[in-house]
Amino acid sequence: MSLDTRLCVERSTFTLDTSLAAASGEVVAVLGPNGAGKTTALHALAGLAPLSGGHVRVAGRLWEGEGTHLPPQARSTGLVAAEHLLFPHLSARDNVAFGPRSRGTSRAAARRRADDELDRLGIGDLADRRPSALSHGQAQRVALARALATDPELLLLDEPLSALDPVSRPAVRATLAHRLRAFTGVTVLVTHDPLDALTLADRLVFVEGGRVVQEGTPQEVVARPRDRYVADVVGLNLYAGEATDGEVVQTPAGPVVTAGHEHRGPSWAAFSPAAVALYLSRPEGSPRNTWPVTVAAVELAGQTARVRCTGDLDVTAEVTATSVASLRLQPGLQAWATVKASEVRAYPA
Ligand SMILES: Nc1ncnc2c1ncn2[C@@H]1O[C@H](COP(=O)(O)OP(=O)(O)OP(=O)(O)O)[C@@H](O)[C@H]1O
Repeated sequence: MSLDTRLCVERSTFTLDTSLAAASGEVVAVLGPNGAGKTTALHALAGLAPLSGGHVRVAGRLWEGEGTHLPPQARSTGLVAAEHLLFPHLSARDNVAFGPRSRGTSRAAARRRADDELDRLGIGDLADRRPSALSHGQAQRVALARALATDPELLLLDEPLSALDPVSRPAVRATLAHRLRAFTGVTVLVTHDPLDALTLADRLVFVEGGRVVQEGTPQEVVARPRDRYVADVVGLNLYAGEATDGEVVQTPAGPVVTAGHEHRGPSWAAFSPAAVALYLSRPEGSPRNTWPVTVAAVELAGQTARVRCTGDLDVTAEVTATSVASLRLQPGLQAWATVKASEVRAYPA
């Protein structure tokens, strides 16, 4: 049930050219900024956006390319969008049974399958309810059950959790993770949420301007981001530069970033916001990575705060709420950011 595809789609002002591949049972998360082409890629897989080039091959069968174009209804896909789009006049059970029914399954068998799928998603007791009597999280589980009830070869999830409130979102995410582990088809998940991607996906594919800018396992991407957007998603400071003098990465803007190990040539240098310390005056016996910055924004989340600083080198720091109070961190404040060289990872670009 593998996926092998190159998706070329021409829009008036936008071109998508993205390859995606996955083995049976794998979940591929597609991430990228607004307008990157994520939904276009999903629509191309579903047959809703015709390809101008490339191909879609699923389980060894050509769905599109080389003169073939299977229409959406001839493709074995299940699609779940942010809004559930359930039939309002049907019960949860009949919504889910609709798929198998429309593929010729008998009414009784389709209903049994629906009950089974609703059970697996933890809402078997809600089978008789109509969508208007379901919470958003429950309705989204029904939408997932409906997509899965036809045993699709390709499950397409377009921001499936984005419309959920912060309380139901983790619960539905956990149910989805559990259900996907038993799903033998390929899942393509479009999401903006790094937590969705890191907890649900086997592979991450980052798209920008219609092209893949980085892909790999979550572990690979988190360890070595190679793009500013990717670094933002995984919460790291990232700089491109040239490692000229062993440990030193020279950035185009001027400042150097010193890493704890030797490396030469075009490089990335990355460090965690938690490794950054902020001071109001230049610290004594400064670490080699010490840069003057101006605080641009402070976002408090519980006991910690992310402090975005600008300067010749833009730096994001993660400090305790106590530090925010004691340093009186606020936009416009001049400060010094320091990072130990041993906290910086440098790797070839
Ligand atoms: N039917 C269309 N006709 C012309 N241009 C389109 C069409 N659909 C999308 N686009 C353009 O293609 C580009 C990619 O859009 P797409 O919806 O795939 O991005 P996305 O990555 O899903 O973005 P978002 O995260 O905002 O949903 C955008 O510039 C968009 O304006």
